[in-house]
Amino acid sequence: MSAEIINGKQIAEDIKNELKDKVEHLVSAKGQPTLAVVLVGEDQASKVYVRNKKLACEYVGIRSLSYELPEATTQEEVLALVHELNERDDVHGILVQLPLPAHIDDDLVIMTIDPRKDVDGFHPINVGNLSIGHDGFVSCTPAGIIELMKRSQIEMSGKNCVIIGRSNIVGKPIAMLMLREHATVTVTHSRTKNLSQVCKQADILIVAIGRAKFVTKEFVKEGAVVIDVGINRDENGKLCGDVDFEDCVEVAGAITPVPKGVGPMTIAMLMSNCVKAYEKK
Ligand SMILES: Nc1nc(=O)c2c([nH]1)NC[C@@H]1CN(c3ccc(C(=O)N[C@@H](CCC(=O)O)C(=O)O)cc3)C=[N+]21
Ligand SMILES: [Mg+2]
Repeated sequence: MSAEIINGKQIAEDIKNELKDKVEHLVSAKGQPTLAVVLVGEDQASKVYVRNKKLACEYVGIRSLSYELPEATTQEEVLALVHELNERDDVHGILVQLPLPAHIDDDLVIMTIDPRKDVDGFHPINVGNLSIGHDGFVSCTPAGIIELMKRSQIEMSGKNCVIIGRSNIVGKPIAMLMLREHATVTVTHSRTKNLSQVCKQADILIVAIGRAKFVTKEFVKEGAVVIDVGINRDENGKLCGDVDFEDCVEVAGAITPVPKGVGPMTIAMLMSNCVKAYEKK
């Protein structure tokens, strides 16, 4: 039997259409919602992501202000820009594209963003609110994964969820969100013993390690839900995930593809966070 392929692209479209409707109704009273996007340097992948974010903004009815700064921009200049955007009443969300160049401290920049404008959900205040179950901004990729499962009628309560990867932007926050959904959560990483055996216990397997096609069918229980957060290039330069899709699609019950899986959901949730920041103002 072959797995259901979860169409993240379509679900992201649905979410953006809902947000577009919502913005149309809100906008006359409060002026246009606005996201400031800050990109430092020449990273090609970052430029593509930033372009996609701006296109999504345009679609939903969010104004985007773009700050594309040269590689040589100093940390002080970036911090000064963030302060200026924090102060501006007509800016509701601030996104500083990561990674920043090596001479700039990512954490310091993130901590400088007003938590009320932190639509990435990376500020320690928002991370803290997530871990104690208070309202706040949840980082977009983990939020997108939960939304993807909810809209695909995937039951999370009481399920065994295994996560591969413990990063601050995916592994740790998705663990918190899965707990909130009443799953039993195991977070694995590079020092985990018998990784494939641990993964094989999972009803829901979430993979975020950044290694192309690392997860093969030996990791996957028959009928399990497999969520692939990876974005890599394979030996032919083609976009691929952390999961060997062709191998795992035969054993999984449901699986997300790359592209058109989790990636588009990240952007949809960014739009959702921007609308939320705007509504709260
Ligand atoms: N401050 C910050 N916030 C982020 O949210 C952030 C970031 N920095 N740095 C980089 C990562 C990566 N990320 C993606 C967003 C969309 C797709 C996406 O739309 N992917 C498409 C394919 C895109 C393509 O063709 O390359 C898909 O999977 O179908 C992927 C990855 C956001 N990130
Ligand atoms: Mg850095």
